[in-house]
Amino acid sequence: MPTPAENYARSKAYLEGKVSTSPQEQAEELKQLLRYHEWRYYVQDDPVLSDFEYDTLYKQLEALEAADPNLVTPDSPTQRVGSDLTGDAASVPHLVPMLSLGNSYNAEDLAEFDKQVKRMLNMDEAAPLPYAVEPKYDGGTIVLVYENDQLVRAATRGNGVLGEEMTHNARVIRSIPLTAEFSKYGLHKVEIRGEVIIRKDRFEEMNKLREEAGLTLFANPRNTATGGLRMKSPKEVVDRNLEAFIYSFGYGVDKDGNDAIQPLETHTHALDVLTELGFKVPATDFERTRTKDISGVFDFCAKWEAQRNDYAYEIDGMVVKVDDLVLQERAGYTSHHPRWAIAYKFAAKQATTTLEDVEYQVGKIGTITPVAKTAPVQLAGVTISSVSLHNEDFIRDKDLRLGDKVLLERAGDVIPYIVKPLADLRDGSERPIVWPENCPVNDTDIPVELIREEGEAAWRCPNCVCGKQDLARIIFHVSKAAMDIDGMGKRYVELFHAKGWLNTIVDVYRLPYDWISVLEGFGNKSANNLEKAIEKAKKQPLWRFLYGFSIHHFGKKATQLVAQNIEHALDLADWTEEQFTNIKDIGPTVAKNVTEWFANPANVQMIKDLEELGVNVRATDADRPQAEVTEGPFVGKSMLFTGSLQQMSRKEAQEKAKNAGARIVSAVSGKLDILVVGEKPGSKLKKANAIETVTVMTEAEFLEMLG
Ligand SMILES: NC(=O)c1ccc[n+]([C@@H]2O[C@H](COP(=O)([O-])OP(=O)(O)OC[C@H]3O[C@@H](n4cnc5c(N)ncnc54)[C@H](O)[C@@H]3O)[C@@H](O)[C@H]2O)c1
Ligand SMILES: [Zn+2]
Repeated sequence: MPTPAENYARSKAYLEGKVSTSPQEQAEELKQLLRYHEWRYYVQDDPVLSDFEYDTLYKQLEALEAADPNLVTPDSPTQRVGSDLTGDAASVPHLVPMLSLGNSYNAEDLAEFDKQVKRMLNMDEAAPLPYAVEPKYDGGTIVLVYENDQLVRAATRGNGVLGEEMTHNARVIRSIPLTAEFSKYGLHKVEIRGEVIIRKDRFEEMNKLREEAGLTLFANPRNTATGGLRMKSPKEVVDRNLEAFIYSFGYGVDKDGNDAIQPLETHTHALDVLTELGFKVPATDFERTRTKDISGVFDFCAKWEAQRNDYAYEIDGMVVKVDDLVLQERAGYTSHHPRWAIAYKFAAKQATTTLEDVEYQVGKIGTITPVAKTAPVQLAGVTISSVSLHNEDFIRDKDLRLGDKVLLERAGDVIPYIVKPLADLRDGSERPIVWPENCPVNDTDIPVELIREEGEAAWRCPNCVCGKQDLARIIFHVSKAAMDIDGMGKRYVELFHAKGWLNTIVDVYRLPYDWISVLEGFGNKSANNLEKAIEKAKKQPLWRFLYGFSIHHFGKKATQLVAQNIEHALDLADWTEEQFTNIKDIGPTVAKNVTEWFANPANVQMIKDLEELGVNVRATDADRPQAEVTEGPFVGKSMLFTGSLQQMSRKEAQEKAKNAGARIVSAVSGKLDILVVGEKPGSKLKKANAIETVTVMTEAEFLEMLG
């Protein structure tokens, strides 16, 4: 028996196309590997490959079998459904086998599926064939049998033919009715199918409670649901807040044993019936749709992929089904999946790879951030090869080692992170990650010992001698958050630094534009634009100027509070710590850090140099607290402008509105009071018209009210 580490390494070798044994040997090995991954996935609930990787191996085996049918054996994973039978519960035969689904990943796959279905149905390729599309819930399958309108049995999918009986657990899931009036539709005995899942927010809440109680945490909503189905005591099932979405009939007969499903005509109608009978079913027009042909399917899938993170439940794709029930039966089944349905899989959110090395980055205040360098891996549509490790504690808490196989996750816009090392895949060659004592990015001969202040997670390089910290600070200085120099980001800073023009913050305001204009990729126009942006930034309010120095803990809020209380930046050179802490909300740490910073003559000189170069160092109107307007026609009203105004710019209009007491908001919602529309208003007007409480007025009416 290969070890877990060997199985993993061989699987990755197949995925990277690095296997060159004979087709026979490959088919044999792929069967063994797929069985191993099915066991980890279904029985252990601890997969080591992403679904995409598993599906890729599966397709490799399918291709080998298609090329040489002699390689097909009855026990091949392509010929049967992956089994989650554990042997812990009694197994019962399903009335109709419960199969898997074929899968697709893009519009071409869907078009190919449509073609194949039509071929099976002897249909013209150009003829429209309607499809039903709905979420592919990522939980555990449940198969319910009702007889005489009573729930009589519930089971898991098992191996597709036999399922594990769990009626007592299903009975306590509130969205599963114990009785349902199937008889109204002539249905005497039915088998219906669904997915047991748990809401993402409930899952988070449960884990929070478990953490407080010192219990081990659930890995993810899917495991929580599948594990919940198998609990010994229904009481524990109740605690898990499980829900069941029902997504189809598997079987249904009338009193005489005749099929009573096909008379329902379409899948869409069948789901409407289940809804009416009190089941929790994907909702029409929201969770599910019916398209007139395959062309609408991809758009609906893509829309759902884009919004999947906002949805209350975990879904790993969509399911596309031929809507006509008669055509479904005509298209038929393989031993593995129906030919009339296909899963459209979303890009995998999790993947595994090897942690090869750790590199370090230094931030603007000297914070050292370790970054894992990994073997490249596909994750949610992009190739990942480096992942932040945050700090030393993160590495220690997760017990990460060099050479470890690690599980990565990337959900939505969230940056990728390491969930855990796969400890059981270790083979002894892994090495510890040794945290550096001296600044690891420093490439000079002078070592700088790292410090870690009490209560802080990060180690810092307190006295940078290599200049890299200065660079991080310049990058922050020009960024949107601080001086907001339009068009100037990390790339320019690094480029100008490499040319020797930019070593300090002061250099930002004395760049050699003539030289920049002849740089590759620049030109007079872009050099000019840069100069304009920098000239404009020179007038930024004082708080931005102070914020742009990256003084430890002297954040946005604190710089704003301090700027309200001074005239000139250098006033702070004479301030005592007490003067700082006299300001409400300014604490002793900020007071200490800022006074120390101003005690350094080099910093005072820097401010003088910047003033010399024309950078604003004085408090501006924007630094003064805004007096609240208590009188005027719009006091207490929230307002929004849309379309192009004719008499004034939008900015002016907003100013006028604010001076008349209004609060400017950015979106149309139930909280909006007044929408002012100019020429060519777009969707905002439409939206506002749909909300009764929003008053819509023209530009002229707005001006009239201002008087
Ligand atoms: N990562 C791994 O190592 C690994 C191992 C084995 C299997 N897998 C994954 O599992 C898949 C095969 O698993 P499977 O056999 O459970 O099939 P599947 O997950 O591809 O599809 C079938 C299942 O989808 C569920 N489903 C959810 N919503 C549905 C809906 N609206 N309509 C119909 N069905 C719905 C059903 O419960 C059904 O059992 C593979 O494609 C692979 O991605 C991964
Ligand atoms: Zn350094």
